[in-house]
Amino acid sequence: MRIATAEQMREMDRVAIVERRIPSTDLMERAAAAIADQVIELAGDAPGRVVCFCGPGNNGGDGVACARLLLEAGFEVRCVLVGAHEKMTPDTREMEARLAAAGGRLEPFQPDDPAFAAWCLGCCAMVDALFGIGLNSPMRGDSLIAVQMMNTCDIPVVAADIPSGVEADTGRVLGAAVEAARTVTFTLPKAGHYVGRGGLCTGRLTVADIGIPADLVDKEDYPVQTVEETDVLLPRRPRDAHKGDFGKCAIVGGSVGYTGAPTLSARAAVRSGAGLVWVGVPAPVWPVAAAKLDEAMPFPLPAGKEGQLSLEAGELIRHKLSGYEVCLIGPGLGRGNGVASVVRHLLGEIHIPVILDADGINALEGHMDVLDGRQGLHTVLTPHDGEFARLGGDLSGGDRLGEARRFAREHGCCLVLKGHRTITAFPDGRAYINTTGNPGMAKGGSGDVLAGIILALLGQGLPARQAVPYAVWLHGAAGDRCAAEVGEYGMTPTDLVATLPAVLEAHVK
Ligand SMILES: NC(=O)C1=CN([C@@H]2O[C@H](COP(=O)(O)OP(=O)(O)OC[C@H]3O[C@@H](n4cnc5c(N)ncnc54)[C@H](O)[C@@H]3O)[C@@H](O)[C@H]2O)[C@H](O)CC1
Ligand SMILES: [K+]
Repeated sequence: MRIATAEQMREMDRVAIVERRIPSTDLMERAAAAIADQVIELAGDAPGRVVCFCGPGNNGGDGVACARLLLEAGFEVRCVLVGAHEKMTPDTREMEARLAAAGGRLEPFQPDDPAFAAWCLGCCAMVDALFGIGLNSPMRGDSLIAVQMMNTCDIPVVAADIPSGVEADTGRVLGAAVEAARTVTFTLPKAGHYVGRGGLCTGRLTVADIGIPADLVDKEDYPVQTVEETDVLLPRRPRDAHKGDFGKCAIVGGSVGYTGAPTLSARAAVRSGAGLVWVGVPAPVWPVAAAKLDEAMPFPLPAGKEGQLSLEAGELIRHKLSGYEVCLIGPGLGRGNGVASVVRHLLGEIHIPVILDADGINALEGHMDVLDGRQGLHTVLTPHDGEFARLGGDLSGGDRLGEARRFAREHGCCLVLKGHRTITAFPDGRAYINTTGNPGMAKGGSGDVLAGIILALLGQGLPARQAVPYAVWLHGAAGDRCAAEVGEYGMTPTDLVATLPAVLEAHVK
């Protein structure tokens, strides 16, 4: 799904209202109706009690209009203004007048009134209409108190447009944020609904059409999008195909004590349809890899006494890779200086697409010129936050999406910033926000499986712009299937691999 920025939403609003003459209050009424629908659904079979916390801006206007709709639907409603009455926008004032005409009242928020707090505890739902896409600084004062009330009453909150406190374009929390059970946004979702802490505050997201003309929506450019179930389409295999048609994939990984990583990557690649998978591992662990792998082809490489690749391995690997189409470097490699030198040597010498994971990424620390030297060649990095920081990624500002896109652009690589709502960013600024996965995947080996899936899809000829976001989505979907079958505590990366065939098959077009 396309992701709109706050600025794009404001511009679409403006054109719709000024040029297409759509009354802004009509947009607000439709927004309010979509919010009210969620409250009515939460209330179940009988209208209950609802409190609407409204700011002075148009987000608040959505809330005031929603209060009126709920009043008309038989709910017991209190609608409180959190902020200065004189700061109310014209549309919000109009909604206040309509509320009054319907017998309701917009009353000032009195945070110290115990009777109000007690009244709220009897609500079946609360509406958060403090701030929407206009929030531009950390909340303070009564707004903060209202947020704390909504977050501590253990009553489901429906957020208007975006949970108040979440910055629409980044998902950062400015001061504090409402933890919504549901969020109703308008026209298109925003990044803040998915990434950063915003992704944890949004709850179930509904995207409501409030009447912005489709041509205004379509004419915008949306460099960021989510990856949804319907986006992931894998080509059906030609009936006359042979194994050479499905990728000659290579993996360089493993070290003494880390034989599971390359094995999991290899198994995941095979289970994701790769035709041929070669696995180069240090000689001391080759017997282990050979015992664990059947379809993949383990190969012993020169190793040092510590059981990691030695410098001699570089030339041998380079020679071996001459017949291969894509290479994964890193799973279980270890972090010795020697092995890091081998990785950097390979990155300078081989010109096929490379996926760098785990210790393959760590080998770049202090040597970003090696990555930059591969501009134009497909290089995919799959770091978690710690590995990303070692490469100079700065997540301290809380803007994961912006930082991932910056890094990909600056270094000319595809960056997969793993975590909740994994982000896949490309050098041209385009980025994909994943929508699958769960904390059951937060286990050693899970990243090795993802790297193997990416390897296999690239090896099968999918363009990187599909192969990488699809692999991330499929990896998370397999994880969700495992969580449903065995639970988040007990599921393992090996379960992920076993689940891949069913998940992939469901997406063959
Ligand atoms: N097409 C649509 O998407 C529609 C959206 N609607 C709603 O309108 C809001 C945006 O309204 P806006 O008045 O621009 O901003 P907010 O209501 O989000 O914020 C109010 C106002 O508050 C000021 N402000 C910002 N940060 C702070 C702060 N920390 N403390 C105090 N005040 C702050 C700032 O000046 C803002 O302008 C959108 O989210 C939708 O809910 C329309 O109702 C329908 C069409
Ligand atoms: K809100």
